[in-house]
Amino acid sequence: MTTEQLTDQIKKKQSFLCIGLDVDLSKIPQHLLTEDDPIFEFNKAIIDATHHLCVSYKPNTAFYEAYGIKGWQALEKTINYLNEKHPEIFTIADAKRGDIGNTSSMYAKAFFEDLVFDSVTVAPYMGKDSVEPFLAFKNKHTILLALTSNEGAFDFQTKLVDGKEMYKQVLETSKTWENAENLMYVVGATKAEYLADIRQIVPESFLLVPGVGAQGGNLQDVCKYGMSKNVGLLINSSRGIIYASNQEDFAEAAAKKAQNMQQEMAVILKNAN
Ligand SMILES: O=c1ccn([C@@H]2O[C@H](COP(=O)(O)O)[C@@H](O)[C@H]2O)c(=O)[nH]1
Repeated sequence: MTTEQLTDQIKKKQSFLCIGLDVDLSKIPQHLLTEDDPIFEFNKAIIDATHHLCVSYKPNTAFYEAYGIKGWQALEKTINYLNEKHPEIFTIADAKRGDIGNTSSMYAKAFFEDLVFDSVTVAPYMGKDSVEPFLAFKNKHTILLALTSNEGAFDFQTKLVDGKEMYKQVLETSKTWENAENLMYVVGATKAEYLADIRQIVPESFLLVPGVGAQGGNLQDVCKYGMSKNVGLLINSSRGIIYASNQEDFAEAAAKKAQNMQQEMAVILKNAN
């Protein structure tokens, strides 16, 4: 999917919501555990109930890898379901990969060719040759960790390197890499006060913003400082939506939460015009 197509979807749905599919078997409704593939059945019900309210889904691969081969199969079924039923949805494999070049090429094939995601999250720590193999894929997007939502972000990302914070070095340097137009960046909602500075460096890039809800980030603050001319934001919420209820009504409860966020986003978009 191109960024233009993603922007069109945002305008059409009046939503820049990304729902995180972080499935934890201890948190899903117990009646699903009797199904052959409870993870997929949970995701399918959530997708069926919420797809009209969001523009993106983000399974974090940790929640699938933790269940071994069955977890990986559930991830494959989920991405296939999304691509077949909702090709207009932007899909994100939150895998935080990145390694020496030939290994990164294999990660890129795994997430762009085998599983057919639109994008994958990548850690920038190993530098240009670890990221460029992902960027080489046309109409696929590499979402580079810039300033993450957790407290540990202050351990390295805000430290000065050659007189400049490391996250700024990541933004500035990555812009010079081959196929940099395929880059997006992760910025935590808990770091909203940094967004104005970030927009100076990457005025138009899409930012994936996790950390609203459960982690304490605020949608209004993120939009105030982080919205670009073309919106340029994907706001992620995982637990706050998918675990709204652990009873039979879980999908409707998730839809209600997603609808509340979509309605807030529609007002923000209206006021921005
Ligand atoms: O900086 C980051 C990068 C990734 N994440 C991931 O996003 C979701 C957030 O889940 P919530 O339940 O809405 O808190 C999860 O998959 C994280 O691993 C992040 O939170 N911060």
